[in-house]
Amino acid sequence: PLPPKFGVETPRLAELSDLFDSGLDQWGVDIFLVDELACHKPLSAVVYAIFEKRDFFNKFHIHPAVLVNYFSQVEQHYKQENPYHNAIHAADVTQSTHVLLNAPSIANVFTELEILASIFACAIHDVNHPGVTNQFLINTESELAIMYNDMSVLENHHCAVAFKLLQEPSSNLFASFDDIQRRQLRKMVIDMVLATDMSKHMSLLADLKTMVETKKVSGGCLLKLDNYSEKMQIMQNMVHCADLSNPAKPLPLSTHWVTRVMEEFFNQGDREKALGLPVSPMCCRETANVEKSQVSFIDFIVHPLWEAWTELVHPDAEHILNTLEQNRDHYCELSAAKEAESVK
Ligand SMILES: COc1ccc(-c2ccn(CCC(=O)N3C[C@@H](C)O[C@H](C)C3)n2)cc1OC1CCCC1
Ligand SMILES: [Mg+2]
Ligand SMILES: [Zn+2]
Repeated sequence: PLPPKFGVETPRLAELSDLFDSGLDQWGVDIFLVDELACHKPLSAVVYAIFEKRDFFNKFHIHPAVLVNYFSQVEQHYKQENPYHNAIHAADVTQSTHVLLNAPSIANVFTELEILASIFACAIHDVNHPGVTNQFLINTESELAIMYNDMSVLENHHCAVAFKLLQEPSSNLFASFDDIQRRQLRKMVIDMVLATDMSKHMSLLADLKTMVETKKVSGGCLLKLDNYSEKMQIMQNMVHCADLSNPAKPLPLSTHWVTRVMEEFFNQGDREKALGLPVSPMCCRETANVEKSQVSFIDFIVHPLWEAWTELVHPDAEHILNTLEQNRDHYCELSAAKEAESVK
């Protein structure tokens, strides 16, 4: 028997269907509206819709009921109480990567298995996130930090939880895969999820810039990437771009994410204060300068990354970079206005 459409029981199925028809392939679809229409199962809905759009059910012999079983488990393991690191963020990163994969200039670069691995990695990349940073887990000598010896603690945990949930027979998405395919997919997913740790950012970006340089030299066409490590670098940067795409989305979405990430940071700051720990940067609700932090985050991290990605897939991501630059100017003006206000 087929599960409900998009794997969610919702009285607003027609509206959800219409939103996906017009918005699933669009940069800037209202993912918060998806969350509403899908009765707060945005991840199951988005993954189901992408699997259908990319014909993955047939290509990989996956039964819709098995997809629904697995991703409703995954969705339940995203903590709804997290203002930021919840299933809406996972749905957002997954849908964003789905759009990035459609860029014409990388149309024939990835195999179907690599595309499946990228979508899957995004969907599970923050599963069971506790709503605090790696540094907090390390500073409090948490069970997770002990388990993973302070190395990419969260990212290792997300991977382990996702693959453990796969072992449930009724959720075994990749049952029809042979051992080689299953091992390849597992390695690609681990490589991508571990690359979402901010501590990998600088080396990822350096690799991307090198690839853009060599692409320029080779007369502008993206090399038929033959070795695994070059292809994986692009896939890791693509997922990392999607994970850092909030400031590059239409302003109402971007500001909504800022509110949520600051709420999560302030909750952590409250806990650090209560524990007598030094409060992490940007985590003190009394002193944090929200707009200034966004401007710095964009100037030092997000813009350099998206500038490199935009060059790699030129001209397919120009509108994304433009939106990022407009949003940056908006936060800058807000920050200056606040500054002026405070000195009156
Ligand atoms: C909407 O704003 C943001 C959205 C996303 C991020 C961001 C940075 C790195 N990532 C990738 C995952 C990661 O490593 N972390 C660890 C830590 C930096 O907290 C992040 C939340 C997750 N994501 C940062 C954002 O703003 C900055 C944080 C407060 C003001 C400036
Ligand atoms: Mg993460
Ligand atoms: Zn994330």
